[in-house]
Amino acid sequence: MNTILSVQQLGYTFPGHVIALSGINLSIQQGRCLALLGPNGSGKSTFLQHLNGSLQPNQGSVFLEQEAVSYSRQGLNRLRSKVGLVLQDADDQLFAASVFEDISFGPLNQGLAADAARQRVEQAMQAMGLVGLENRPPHMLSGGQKKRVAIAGALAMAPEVLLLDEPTAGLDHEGIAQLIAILHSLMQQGITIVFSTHDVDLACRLADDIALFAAGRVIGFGERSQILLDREMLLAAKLSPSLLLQMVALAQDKGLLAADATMPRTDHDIMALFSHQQPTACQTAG
Ligand SMILES: Nc1ncnc2c1ncn2[C@@H]1O[C@H](COP(=O)(O)OP(=O)(O)OP(=O)(O)O)[C@@H](O)[C@H]1O
Repeated sequence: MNTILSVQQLGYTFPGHVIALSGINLSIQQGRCLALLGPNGSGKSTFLQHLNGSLQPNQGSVFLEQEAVSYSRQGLNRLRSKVGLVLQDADDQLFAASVFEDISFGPLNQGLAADAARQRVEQAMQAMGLVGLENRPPHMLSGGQKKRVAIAGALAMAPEVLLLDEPTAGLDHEGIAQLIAILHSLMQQGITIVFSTHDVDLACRLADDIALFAAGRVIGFGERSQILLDREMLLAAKLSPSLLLQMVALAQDKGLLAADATMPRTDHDIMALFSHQQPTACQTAG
């Protein structure tokens, strides 16, 4: 597997001596989905902003494909042509008079000809279920629609890595389900995804890998179930363990489920997991 982005000994202190990040080492693998999981104020947004050069580290370095990021205009253009960031609050990102213009801004700014830019915008609008809203002013959309326009704006730049800061913030149940489906489809197209969240269940549903953030540090990194089943580590990060994963692990311990059963990700996985369950000694004896 190839490392597309990495950081070494990354540290960042905001003016006023607020230490937001310290001593972070992390590699992001191409084509995988990484959750930055941690409580409020643990440094997730600050970290994401370093990955597309919106912030420059006070300490350590960020690498794109093994090469240290240059903070010159040219270096930042190279980074941002490959790494798109979707902010937590779509209102901080949308500014044009219409949805179409807003999504067009990135590709036109990249220097694409009008026809090529239009094609990218149409594809991004299609992928995000926005067809029909081209002429609407972004500030007249619902929160969920604004979020999808913001993601379409990043997608229209054809990024290799999509960074999403708290992507489900402010979305209702249906909005979250739609977003999860869209992100799964982007993952199937090979786009690397990094998202921040404090929602253990969302990390379980979306991520391949998890970096656990606490007080500006990464206190755990690994494959999804490895981190989500580590109760002590989650509590150290002030997060509640996932009840579902704990139940599956307990069922495995008690021999009610096969030891190699895959940790469920979707409702369908949960049904499949338990419908293949063999009757236990207890059930057959009854
Ligand atoms: N512009 C800023 N100026 C000063 N301190 C800041 C600024 N932005 C964030 N911080 C501080 O940096 C630390 C990390 O904040 P950050 O927003 O990265 O955390 P987070 O994990 O994304 O939190 P949340 O889940 O609440 O969005 C916090 O102590 C926060 O108060």
